[in-house]
Amino acid sequence: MDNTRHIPDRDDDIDGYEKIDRYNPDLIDSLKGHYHEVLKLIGEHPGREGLLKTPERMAKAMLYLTHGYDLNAEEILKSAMFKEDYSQMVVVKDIEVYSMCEHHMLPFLGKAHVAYIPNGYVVGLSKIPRIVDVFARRLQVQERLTNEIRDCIQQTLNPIGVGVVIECRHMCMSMRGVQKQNSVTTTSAFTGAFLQDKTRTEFLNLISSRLS
Ligand SMILES: Nc1nc2c(ncn2[C@@H]2O[C@H](COP(=O)(O)OP(=O)(O)OP(=O)(O)O)[C@@H](O)[C@H]2O)c(=O)[nH]1
Ligand SMILES: [Zn+2]
Repeated sequence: MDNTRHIPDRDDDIDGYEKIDRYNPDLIDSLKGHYHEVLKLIGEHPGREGLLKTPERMAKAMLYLTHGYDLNAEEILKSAMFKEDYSQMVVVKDIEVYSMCEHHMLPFLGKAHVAYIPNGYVVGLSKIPRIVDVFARRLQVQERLTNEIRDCIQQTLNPIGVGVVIECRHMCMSMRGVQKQNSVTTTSAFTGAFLQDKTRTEFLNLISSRLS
């Protein structure tokens, strides 16, 4: 079976990704074979007891960690859009992010804060963290992750504006490489009303405040 996955240019939408059957046993077997070789190549003994199931575990873990390729964020948002006469900012903050950098395939993790101002429709609140996961559970860079969340909400919900702030620690900067343990990367992306200082400041104040 052909397990190659076409990764499209960054501005292609999800339909540009070649669909794979993530739960196909042949795919897991094929990945298992590759991870078995990887274990040998890094100087391990894949035959020792503790590693016997490791190639299979790695295969399943990697397929899970990239399952965002299977999901369509637009469909998720559209499945729970409700007509509502509410025109103030809606903020969902402190959404856990678990992603993997596309350069080293090491995790980056932290929090996303997402806001929008409705324009006749609100979206089911749980759908916001769900679309964060759709884009995070792929190979990413933090900047693109931020923009993809913003663009999806803007294009699907057509709100007055969208704001996205993401704060993450990158394991490729702490476990290896430059080895800085405490650096946090912040990215942001805005549309519409959030391009104005007043709205953006309100959003930034709301995400920095804590519930007592
Ligand atoms: N802009 C951006 N860079 C990232 C992200 N995740 C990892 N990187 C960076 O990608 C870069 C890849 O740089 P290279 O010089 O090709 O790779 P490298 O030799 O492994 O670099 P070092 O990490 O500096 O050792 C590094 O600077 C990483 O810190 C991300 O989400 N956004
Ligand atoms: Zn990296």
